[in-house]
Amino acid sequence: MKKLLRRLDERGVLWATLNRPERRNAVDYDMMDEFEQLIHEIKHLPHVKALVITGAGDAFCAGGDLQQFHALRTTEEAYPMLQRMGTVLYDLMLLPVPTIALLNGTAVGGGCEIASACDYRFAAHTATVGFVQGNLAITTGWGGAAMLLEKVRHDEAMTLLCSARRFTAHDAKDLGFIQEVFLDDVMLSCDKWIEEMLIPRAEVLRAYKESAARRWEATGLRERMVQEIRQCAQLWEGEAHHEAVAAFFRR
Ligand SMILES: CC[C@H](C(=O)O)C(=O)SCCNC(=O)CCNC(=O)[C@H](O)C(C)(C)COP(=O)(O)OP(=O)(O)OC[C@H]1O[C@@H](n2cnc3c(N)ncnc32)[C@H](O)[C@@H]1OP(=O)(O)O
Repeated sequence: MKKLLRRLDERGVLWATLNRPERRNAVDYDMMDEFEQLIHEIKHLPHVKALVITGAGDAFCAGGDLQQFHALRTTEEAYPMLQRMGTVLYDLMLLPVPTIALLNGTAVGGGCEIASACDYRFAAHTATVGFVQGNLAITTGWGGAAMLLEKVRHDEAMTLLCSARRFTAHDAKDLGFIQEVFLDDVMLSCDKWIEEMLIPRAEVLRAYKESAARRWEATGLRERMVQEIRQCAQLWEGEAHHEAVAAFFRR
């Protein structure tokens, strides 16, 4: 079954839904495959004017699949997985269309990294967000800190990362991470926002996004993400990390 559902609407907006609700939409290797396919398709479909990523069920995304990735014990074993999803998120960040992370519910860990790769983050008022990796004795492992530092003020990024806390949607908006908090149905609210705010034709929107991409390419974002991923891979093999993950599954 598809783990990343997608629907292209009549305006050229592509709606992608993370579809592992029984695992709070945790990202596994299959979902990485589907993310890679989605990004490749959008790069080659000139009529796509925007991408919205949201989650099925109660959560947006619980980050990496702790069960599947718990088998990775050493730096050498963890690095390829981290680097693979880091490349997906770099390509998502530079995708030549406006991107929206529509946080229908909880976004934690790598889920916040996916959201950071998007141009906008909109949230249900009931959603919570948290860069909780610190509670697992690791840092962001998919380049999320480097991307976050491109999107919010330095002190706000440090609060989000170093607290390893979950924040309400309103608090995350005060921190500049969330741009819109929706009180009503998030899909309808997001659709209305797109109708009002993404009026220009696809080629105009793509041209503006390519300006942003050129800046990130020129300032070495990719290398900063690779260094961050290497750092996470080092921490990954520590006993503190493996014990924290084991404790999660004992809870
Ligand atoms: C790989 C590195 C990556 C990175 O940073 O680069 C990361 O993302 S590290 C992983 C960070 N993520 C977490 O630590 C989140 C762990 N999950 C939770 O804190 C909660 O599940 C939460 C807040 C997302 C949702 O809580 P809720 O009470 O609504 O649900 P449950 O906890 O009962 O979970 C339901 C069901 O889903 C399974 N689950 C949840 N998160 C994950 C996950 N990340 N990987 C695998 N499976 C996950 C959970 O075990 C439950 O399954 P069940 O069989 O029913 O026990």
